[in-house]
Amino acid sequence: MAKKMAAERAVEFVEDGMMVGLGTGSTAYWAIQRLGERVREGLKIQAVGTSERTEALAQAAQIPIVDFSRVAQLDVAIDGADEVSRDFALTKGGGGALLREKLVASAASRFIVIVDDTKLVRYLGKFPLPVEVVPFAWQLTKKRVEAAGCRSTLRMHEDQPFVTDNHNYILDCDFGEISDPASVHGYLKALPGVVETGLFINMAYVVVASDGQQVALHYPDAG
Ligand SMILES: O=C[C@H](O)[C@H](O)[C@H](O)COP(=O)(O)O
Repeated sequence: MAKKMAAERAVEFVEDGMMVGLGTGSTAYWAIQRLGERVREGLKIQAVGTSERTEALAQAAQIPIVDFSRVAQLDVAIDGADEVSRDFALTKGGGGALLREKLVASAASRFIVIVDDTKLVRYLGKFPLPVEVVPFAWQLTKKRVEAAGCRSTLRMHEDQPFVTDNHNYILDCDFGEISDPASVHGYLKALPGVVETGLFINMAYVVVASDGQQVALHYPDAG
């Protein structure tokens, strides 16, 4: 219920004529459902998805999907997160969609993050940080990632490595408390073989959080 409430509040930011980025996961699911209702009631929008799953859900909800390569700018993107720190850094990628999610969020004028309020934390790090890596020599990349100060696990799916929509692997990295997300991201991103990290820093326009009873809007700019 908390995820649904946050998602439905976020959909209120969407207006006629907008180009919308659609996130991935169990919270974004509710945003897609609500947006689909509004489209069926007459709202005119176009959307890009952050995963094949999301594109299929959007199409089922009758939301017009366009190819992201044909879109220069999005008005809003709405997506979940695995953790949100007090300084509005996010961990994302629990569902493996972090790369497309970051591309879509980075193209949006307003990136709206939707969470149940158990995901609001002081520091990131309880949730292992997903890092997308190319399959080639992933074992070497894993060693180099661990030199950043974490223990990492190759994400699996039914006895096989989990493969992202971009045909890459995911290392789930336990750093403990991440007090300086920017330097962790910078270090990892500079490694050959690392495609993207699940750290989203200075990207959120607003975090819409719910405890299942009420919805609160947290704006980074509010200080
Ligand atoms: O890759 C998945 C995404 O980053 C999700 O937005 C994130 O894992 C949150 O998912 P959920 O809303 O299912 O908790």
